[in-house]
Amino acid sequence: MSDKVCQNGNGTAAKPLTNGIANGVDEKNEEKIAGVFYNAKEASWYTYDVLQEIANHLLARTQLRPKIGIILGTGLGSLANQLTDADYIDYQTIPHFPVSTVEGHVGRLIFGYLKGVPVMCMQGRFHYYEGYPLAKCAMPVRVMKLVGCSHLIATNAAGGLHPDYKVGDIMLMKDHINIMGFAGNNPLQGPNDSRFGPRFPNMFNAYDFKLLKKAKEIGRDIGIENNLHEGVYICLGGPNFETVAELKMLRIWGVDAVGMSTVHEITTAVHCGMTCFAFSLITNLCIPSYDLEESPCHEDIVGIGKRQENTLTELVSRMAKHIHMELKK
Ligand SMILES: O=P(O)(O)O[C@@H]1C[C@H](O)[C@@H](CO)O1
Ligand SMILES: Nc1nc2[nH]cnc2c(=O)[nH]1
Repeated sequence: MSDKVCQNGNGTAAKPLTNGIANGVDEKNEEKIAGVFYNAKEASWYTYDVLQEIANHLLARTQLRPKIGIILGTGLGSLANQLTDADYIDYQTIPHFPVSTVEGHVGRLIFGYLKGVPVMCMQGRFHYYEGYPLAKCAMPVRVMKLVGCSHLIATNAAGGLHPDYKVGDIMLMKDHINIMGFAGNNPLQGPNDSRFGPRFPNMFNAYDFKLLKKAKEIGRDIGIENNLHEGVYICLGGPNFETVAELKMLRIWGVDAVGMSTVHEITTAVHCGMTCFAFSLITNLCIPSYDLEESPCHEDIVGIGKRQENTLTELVSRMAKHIHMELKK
C-alpha cells in the first residue's frame, strides 16, 4: 500500500489547532475556530476601529511601509523565503487575528523586500471551510489597506477545468464567479462602513486590465508563455473537492479553474479601492469523468506549489517591481 496520506481525495491532513491566540474574539470563540458554524455576529465584529487597531499594532512592529500586499495560497508559501530584511509576525501574536489551520499555510505575516520591493505578505490565508465567515477570511485585506497597501497580489492553488490546462500551469485571473455570493454569502454583507468603500461596489473591472497585460508580457520574458493562461476562477465553499456532475456544470458556466478562496478577498479589496492582480497555480486537473483512478489530494497540491517556487517567485517579484515603479511615477 502506498504511504501517501491521501488517496481518492480523502484523508486531507489538518494542522492541529493551536490554543495560543492572543486575545479578543478568538479566545472566546475557540470552538468556532474548529469550523463548527457560521456566525454573522463574529463577521461584523471586525469594525473599522478594530481593524485600525490591528494595523497600528503591525505598524509598531515593523519599519516597513509596503504599498503591495501579497496573499500566498496553498503550497505557495515558500515564495516568502525570498523576502529579505524581513519582520515575521505570527498570526497568534496579532490581536484579534484568526489562526491558520490548513497544512501548507504557515500562519504569519511577513514584512520584507521581494527583490528590493517592500511588500506585506500573508504566508497562509483563511478559508470558509475552516469555519471562518467570509468577512473574517477576507479581513486581512482591509488590514493591508489600513497599513497603506494600494495593491493586492493574490495567489491560489486551483483545479484546472479548462481542457487545455496542465498541472503546473498558471492561470491569470481575468474574472471570477462569486457563487457563494449568489446565495447571499458575501464578505461585504452587513452594515457598510463607507470609510472602506461604497455599499454597492462595482466588480466590473475587479482584475486590473493593465496588470493582466503586464503579467502576460512577463510570462513571455521568463519563457512560460506556453504554460500561461487567462481565465475565470470560481471559489466553492469546500472542503470537499467536486463531484463529476458539479464539474460538468461549472464547465458549462465558463469556469476555467476551481478553488476555495480568493474571490472574497478580491471583493473586499475592490470594495476598499485596491488594485488587484491574482493568479491560480493549476495543481490538479478537474476532468469530469467517472473513469479516473486519481482524484485531487491536498498533499499533492501542496507539492506542486513547492515545485513551481522559482517560476512563481519570478512572476510575483517582477509584478511587484512593475507596480512599485508605476507607483513612483
Ligand atoms: O488557499 P488556496 O485557495 O490556495 O488553497 C486551495 C484550496 C484549498 O484550501 C486547498 C485544497 O488543497 O488548496
Ligand atoms: N475546489 C477545489 N479547490 C482546489 N484547490 C486545488 N485544487 C482544487 C480543486 O480541484 N477543487
